[in-house]
Amino acid sequence: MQSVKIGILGLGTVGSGTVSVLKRNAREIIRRAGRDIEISVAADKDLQSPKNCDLSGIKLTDDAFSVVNDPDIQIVVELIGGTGVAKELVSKAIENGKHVVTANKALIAMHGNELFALAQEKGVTIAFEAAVAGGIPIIKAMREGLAGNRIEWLAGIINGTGNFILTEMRDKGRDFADVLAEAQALGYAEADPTFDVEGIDAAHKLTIMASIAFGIPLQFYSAYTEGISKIAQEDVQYAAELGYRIKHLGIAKKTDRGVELRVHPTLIPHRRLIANVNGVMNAVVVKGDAVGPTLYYGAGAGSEATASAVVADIVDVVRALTTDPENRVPHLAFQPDALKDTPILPIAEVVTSYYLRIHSEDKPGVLANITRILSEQGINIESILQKQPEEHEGLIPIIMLTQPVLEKNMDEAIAQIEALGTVTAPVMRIRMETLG
Ligand SMILES: NC(=O)c1ccc[n+]([C@@H]2O[C@H](COP(=O)([O-])OP(=O)(O)OC[C@H]3O[C@@H](n4cnc5c(N)ncnc54)[C@H](O)[C@@H]3O)[C@@H](O)[C@H]2O)c1
Ligand SMILES: N[C@@H](CCO)C(=O)O
Ligand code: NA
Repeated sequence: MQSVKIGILGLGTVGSGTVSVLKRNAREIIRRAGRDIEISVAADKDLQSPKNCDLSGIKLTDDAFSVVNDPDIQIVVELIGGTGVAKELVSKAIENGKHVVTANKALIAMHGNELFALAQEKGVTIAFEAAVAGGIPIIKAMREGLAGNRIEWLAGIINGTGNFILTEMRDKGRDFADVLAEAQALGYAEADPTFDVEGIDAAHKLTIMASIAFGIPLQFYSAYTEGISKIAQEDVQYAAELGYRIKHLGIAKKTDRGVELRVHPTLIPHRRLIANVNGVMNAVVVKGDAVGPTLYYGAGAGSEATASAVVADIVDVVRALTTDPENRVPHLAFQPDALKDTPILPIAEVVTSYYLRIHSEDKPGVLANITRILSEQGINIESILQKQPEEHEGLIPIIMLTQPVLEKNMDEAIAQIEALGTVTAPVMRIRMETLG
């Protein structure tokens, strides 16, 4: 039995986990793949610092281009990250007729359309299960397991770092910066952690899932992206009093007017399973017309959890080595010539319910003014929570939940509320979803 030779680029958190899993589970993996998988070479630009895996028997180099140009290598595993050198390496590997496995969501979300076209032209595969929700096999589940459905919407907690921070803040009252530092030490965070806390990483993953769900090209720049950095401890508490949890969600929904593609903090009823997904765990709900709602749960980041998805992709590609390119599962689930360029709805055109927190001076008529403005914009109030003035230095926090409304009407209402002389701080708004 001839072995398949692979080259790994990047021996950081995911790269070292991949080496460890491939070595430890080699016997099981051969039984599944039908071929021995040999890590022939691994590249890292920093070979001086210690690596978290056993590298015996693997040729090492600091020149990743030597790997993508090596005629013996059949599969290149890109675990460097980013859209600079990683893009050059992946493009070169494809041009050289090599299959690629990557965990790089930024690369796929931003350059996937051109990379998949190039891969199709060269008859090779790009596998990217680890790019979305870490170890959860969500790409495979949607692309293959749900192929009989019209997918209506999906919503997910798809950034482990962000969910870890929100959970620690809520459960232990810990400080944002302190928890972020721990997530970095645990290897969960991106090289630039603002990608995690400002929702960019989640938007990369959502972009990829939306394409696979709806058969549309990757449109990262049309996604609405909002992070978790503005969520205050008091919002977490008020949400809980009203029976909700605040989670950072990526939401993609097909509507008659276009596709919604949005990442933002979201109030969800506390009884929903996804409201109870904590720490670094991720979860994605996918609603298909035939199957109904389905839920996928597991570790969204971390060394071996992510390696689990990388290794599964390697096994898939090894099996695909002997199939004709046209018989392989398409990169984005739909045949490339069947992708539809459905428009992404601007966030102003999205309809959702809202949580509003308004800090106001305690004067007569305040509530009447606020409700008048809301009603003029056609916004119905579902419930109101009014706290005692002494809790907030004479200011009353007014908490409201609204019925569904067009975002641009809410923008107008908030602008008018903030212009009231009695309202002393920007209005906090958090969108709500029932996910039912
Ligand atoms: N950490 C996670 O939990 C996780 C989960 C899913 C996906 N990812 C993705 O996996 C990829 C890798 O993430 P990571 O957390 O392992 O990062 P990391 O920073 O731990 O590892 C990256 C490695 O690449 C090496 N490197 C950088 N530039 C190089 C170059 N030009 N040539 C060779 N080596 C180079 C670095 O020295 C480092 O060892 C990223 O795309 C990331 O988004 C990470
Ligand atoms: N930084 C990412 C890694 C997994 O994609 C996260 O925290 O979810
Ligand atoms: Na995955």
